[in-house]
Amino acid sequence: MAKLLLVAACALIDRDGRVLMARRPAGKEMAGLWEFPGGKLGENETPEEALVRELKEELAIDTEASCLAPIGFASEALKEFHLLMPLFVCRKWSGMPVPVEGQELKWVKPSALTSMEMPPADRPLAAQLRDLL
Ligand SMILES: Nc1nc2c([nH]c(=O)n2[C@@H]2O[C@H](COP(=O)(O)OP(=O)(O)OP(=O)(O)O)[C@@H](O)[C@H]2O)c(=O)[nH]1
Repeated sequence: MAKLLLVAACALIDRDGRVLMARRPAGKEMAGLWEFPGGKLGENETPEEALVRELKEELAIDTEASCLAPIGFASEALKEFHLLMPLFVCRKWSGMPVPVEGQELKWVKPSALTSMEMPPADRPLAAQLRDLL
């Protein structure tokens, strides 16, 4: 079996119930597709620790593990790895998300989530999120 790639992803939900999506920048694999903020787990990191770090690095916001609620996961064959990606929901953070890495950001109504261009792993998660919110 291909090696597992562990990635933690987060649906930030604002007061109006919209979800923050980020567009993968040019030059990265799957550039241009809309995804949930997050990233690969570092060595000895839990998914929650990785997300707290990634949200700070990518969006300059602060949150903590107790504000992250797991709602589902993706399991998807990629080119070289098999992706295993837990998705967390977060409604509580401090600061205003800004695109630190130059990525495009968009607050999206749950009903509009499934019509965005996303990596294949995200499609079932987007539908799940739309039904949940
Ligand atoms: N962050 C994130 N990654 C996703 C999603 N869906 C999905 O297939 N992936 C894949 O998961 C992997 C995560 O890579 P990443 O590039 O975001 O991770 P990173 O920032 O830690 O690493 P990097 O600095 O090496 O690019 C990529 O292969 C990416 O395409 C998603 O919704 N969010």
